Amino acid sequence: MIIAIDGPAASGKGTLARRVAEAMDYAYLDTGLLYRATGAKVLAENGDPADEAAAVAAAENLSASDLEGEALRSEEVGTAASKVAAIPRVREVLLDFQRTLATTPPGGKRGAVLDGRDIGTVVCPEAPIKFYLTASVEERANRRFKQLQEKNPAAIYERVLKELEERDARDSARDVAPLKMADDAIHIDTDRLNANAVFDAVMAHIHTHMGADD
Ligand SMILES: Nc1ncnc2c1ncn2[C@@H]1O[C@H](COP(=O)(O)OP(=O)(O)O)[C@@H](O)[C@H]1O
Ligand SMILES: Nc1ccn([C@@H]2O[C@H](COP(=O)(O)OP(=O)(O)O)[C@@H](O)[C@H]2O)c(=O)n1
Repeated sequence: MIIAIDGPAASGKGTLARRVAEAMDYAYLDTGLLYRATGAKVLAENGDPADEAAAVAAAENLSASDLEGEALRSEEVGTAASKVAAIPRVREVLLDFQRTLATTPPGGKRGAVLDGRDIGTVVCPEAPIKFYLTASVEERANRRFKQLQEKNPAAIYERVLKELEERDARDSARDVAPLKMADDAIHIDTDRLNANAVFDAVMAHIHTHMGADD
């Protein structure tokens, strides 16, 4: 069983996906981390994340240790991630790993939860359960700002808002696997729902779906 969770930056995908995976005892993959690690690797080598050769080499040489560390969570790395993510060959390189984890989850788990931008449309179009989370850009910037402020009191709301707007625009406008709701996804507007309410709504959908399958 594959559960796909997509949506724009800071819409609450990771928070939800982690909880759903735990509740279902499924594997969890934060696919954004693959793009963030690729972007961070290019930056670490003083390269340009928009440079195809540098980005592809970084994606091809990712190792497990590249996926660790709080530094990956910065907005600077988020911006680099969305630049490497617009390069078709980079997406191709990262696709196999995502599909393999989804279809043969590690640890003998019976299913997997993946979150990202194109899980329901490209990585796992066959997933029987798909969610698409949204919230206004101001609400998302507020969430991300609070998150960043916990680690860096000097974070600036206006800057976070601008970076999210630019990233949304880049992710939606790219030719390959743009941020887009799958036709068969369930849309959840989280503007006025806290994380618990989103989780409850999603679990109710999952139980209804799985009940229907029995
Ligand atoms: N429904 C919600 N309402 C308010 N805050 C939320 C909600 N869902 C998640 N958050 C908070 O918003 C921030 C961004 O959530 P996260 O799961 O990292 O988003 P994404 O994975 O989409 O970037 C986190 O600090 C998280 O605790
Ligand atoms: N499946 C995915 C996941 C992330 N990405 C890219 O990677 C960037 C970082 O993704 P993320 O999920 O970590 O970002 P946040 O939503 O956590 O801010 C996004 O802005 C996208 O450009 C993608 O293209 N496809």
